[in-house]
Amino acid sequence: LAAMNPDICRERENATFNTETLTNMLDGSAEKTRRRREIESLVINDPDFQHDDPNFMSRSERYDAAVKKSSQMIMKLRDYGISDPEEIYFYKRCVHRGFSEPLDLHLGMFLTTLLNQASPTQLDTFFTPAWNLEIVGTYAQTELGHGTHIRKLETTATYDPSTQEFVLNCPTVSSIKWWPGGLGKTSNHAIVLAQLYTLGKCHGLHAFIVPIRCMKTHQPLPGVTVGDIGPKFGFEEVDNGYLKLENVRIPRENMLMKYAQVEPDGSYLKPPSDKLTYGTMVFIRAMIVGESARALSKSCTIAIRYSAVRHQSELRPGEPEPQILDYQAQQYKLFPLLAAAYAFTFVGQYMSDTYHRITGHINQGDFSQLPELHALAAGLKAFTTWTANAGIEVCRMACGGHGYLCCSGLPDIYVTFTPTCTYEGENTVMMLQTARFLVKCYRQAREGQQLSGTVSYLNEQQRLQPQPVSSRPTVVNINDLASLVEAYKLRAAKLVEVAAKSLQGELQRSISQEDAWNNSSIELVRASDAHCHYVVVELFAAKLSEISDTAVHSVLNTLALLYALHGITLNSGDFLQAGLLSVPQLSQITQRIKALLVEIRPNAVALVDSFDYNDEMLNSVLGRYDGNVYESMFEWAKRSPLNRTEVHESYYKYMKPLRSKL
Ligand SMILES: CCCCCCCC/C=C\CCCCCCCCCCCCCCCC(=O)SCCNC(=O)CCNC(=O)[C@H](O)C(C)(C)COP(=O)(O)OP(=O)(O)OC[C@H]1O[C@@H](n2cnc3c(N)ncnc32)[C@H](O)[C@@H]1OP(=O)(O)O
Ligand SMILES: Cc1cc2nc3c(=O)[nH]c(=O)nc-3n(C[C@H](O)[C@H](O)[C@H](O)COP(=O)(O)OP(=O)(O)OC[C@H]3O[C@@H](n4cnc5c(N)ncnc54)[C@H](O)[C@@H]3O)c2cc1C
Repeated sequence: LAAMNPDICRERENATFNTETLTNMLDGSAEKTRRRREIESLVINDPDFQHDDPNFMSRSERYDAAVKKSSQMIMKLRDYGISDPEEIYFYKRCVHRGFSEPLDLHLGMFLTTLLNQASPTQLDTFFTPAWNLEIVGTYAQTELGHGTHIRKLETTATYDPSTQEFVLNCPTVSSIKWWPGGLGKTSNHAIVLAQLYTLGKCHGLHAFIVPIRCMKTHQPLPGVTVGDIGPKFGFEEVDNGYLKLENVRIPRENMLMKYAQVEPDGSYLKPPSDKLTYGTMVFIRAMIVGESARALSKSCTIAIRYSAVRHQSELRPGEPEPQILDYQAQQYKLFPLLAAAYAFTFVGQYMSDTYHRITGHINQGDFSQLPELHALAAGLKAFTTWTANAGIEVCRMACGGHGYLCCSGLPDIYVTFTPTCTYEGENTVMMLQTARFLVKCYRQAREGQQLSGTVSYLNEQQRLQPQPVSSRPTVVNINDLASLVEAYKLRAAKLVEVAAKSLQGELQRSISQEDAWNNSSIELVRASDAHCHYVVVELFAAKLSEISDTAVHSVLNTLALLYALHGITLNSGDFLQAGLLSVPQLSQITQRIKALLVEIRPNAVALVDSFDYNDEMLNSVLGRYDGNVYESMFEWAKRSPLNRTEVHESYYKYMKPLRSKL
């Protein structure tokens, strides 16, 4: 065993808090940490899950290996009796080392849609076979022509009362289903979102369970054209697919009928809310917030550990080259991202709790909080994925040239994560959904209605009107988190008002509601961004009040201050324009941020250690726990397929003959 790198040892010795205490807090409790580690070690010590390096495999080999692992995973989950969704998720993440995999859509969207939208009879019919993987399904909504504007999807499901069947068709090229994960080769069923026609009338989008491949031979069924859409930027393990349906008949019982129903005679019963069909998307958006935290915390772990062992350049003449983590500029790149990773971890937990709480109410027939849930999930999904996406790239570049190597782990994290900005609702579109809710709330508050939840600050519109700086004492105390939360709240209130007034101004020019909306999109997206930023800062601050360990409290308080102050510098125009800050305060903030970087520096490695990614999960030579970066990078390079022979065959085929001709 190689000795631990001395730099990284020293970092750990210098930490001011106990990493295990913080890990337990992040997991929820010591028992939860124990159980997560137990599940992870089941995978790590399982010879069936020892894998070849995917960087040295073709796409087909990667898909093959992923299907093999997924199949073994299902057997083993059964053997170990793991059925809690959160535990399945731990196990799955570990088996696939953070990569997306062919069964993601089955586990994440097919099963979830069944659970939330199937009637009790349909659950009896479909859930157990799906749970046992006889039915392998995907979620087929997006078409070549439309991903965002789903009301315009063109696939049709027309009810035929004479046979009590639906007839499914993709009537145009643009109506071909395109993108669903696991659709190309893996699935034998799809939940297809299609326009429902019955008795000559269209009732909009509904979900249908459509068998697409024979359960015995796995051949496509008659009327079904299905395949893989080809190589992508990442997602190599996933067979994102296309699907064209031509007069495919399914029984009436295959329309998901928990809410909307079609009677045998073709009469249609409306659902209590037509947005319930969109419920699975809300679930995944809520989950993605936690994924943002994971992708960013992994990237920070790699970049910060590497920065602790990497020495470069000269800080003071004649002295040894410093650890690159000692450069203020390096700290300024990485520590705000570390703070964001912590913030998003707490926001992810909140989003998951909120989703489960409100869906509990929905299941009891109370739909009143659905709009807020939708707005929160859409906005926070966009806000956190945008930050994490940009942050992963900052971490990669902070590792210099070695960050560009696949063995750094950072390219894989990036290509796997970046589509979260697009899928499950393109981010700008999601921000505009949140803005729609905010503007509505703003108007309600102005009409005197009392708002609750995350928008309750809009109740206080008069009090929240920011005053010119000269006419009142300074609003922000830059050393006080509560005061910073208040400033973010005021900024959000201001930007929601700016957006609402922009709309109002446009409407006064007698243009249509839709054009007014389009002409105000910039203000609307900024309002959502400010609202989400406020929610994140508020949740981070609220989390601190739950922490009893003083050492952990102190270090997280420093991170929360850094997160809030750094966000102000990035958006200083808003804070200045709203009269929430003075120009002299801006330079005080810069000084305060510098002091916070110094405070965080001795704890930086311990703070990433607390995320508790074991080396197998991190899969990064730069982020190794023992810091032995160069040795393992050299070993990895030697395994490159180009190095299998001392002289590559291309030399004999092209170079040598060329030489004799010249
Ligand atoms: C034994 C125990 C068993 C347990 C088993 C459990 C099963 C789980 C097991 C294990 C778990 C293991 C976990 C595995 C995890 C796997 C990982 C999963 C990875 C998933 C990877 C995902 C890949 C990506 C998939 C996709 O991308 S799917 C496609 C997504 N597509 C979109 O998101 C489309 C985006 N577009 C839209 O959402 C909408 O069209 C729009 C843009 C919102 C439309 O807006 P518009 O206003 O034009 O439309 P309208 O439809 O007219 O809306 C008007 C009003 O409705 C409101 N609205 C809109 N959307 C919603 C919504 N979703 N909810 C509520 N309300 C909504 C809107 O705000 C308007 O309101 P109004 O009041 O203002 O009128
Ligand atoms: C890796 C991956 C996996 C996927 N998996 C699935 C899956 O399993 N199942 C599935 O059904 N789909 C899946 N999708 C599809 C995905 O959900 C869509 O790509 C996504 O919803 C965005 O839609 P779009 O591609 O039509 O983008 P578009 O809507 O065409 O977006 C293009 C641009 O137009 C802008 N734009 C569009 N509408 C508006 C508007 N109203 N206002 C302002 N700007 C606008 C957007 O902001 C964006 O900049 C997947 C996609 C990817 C990349």
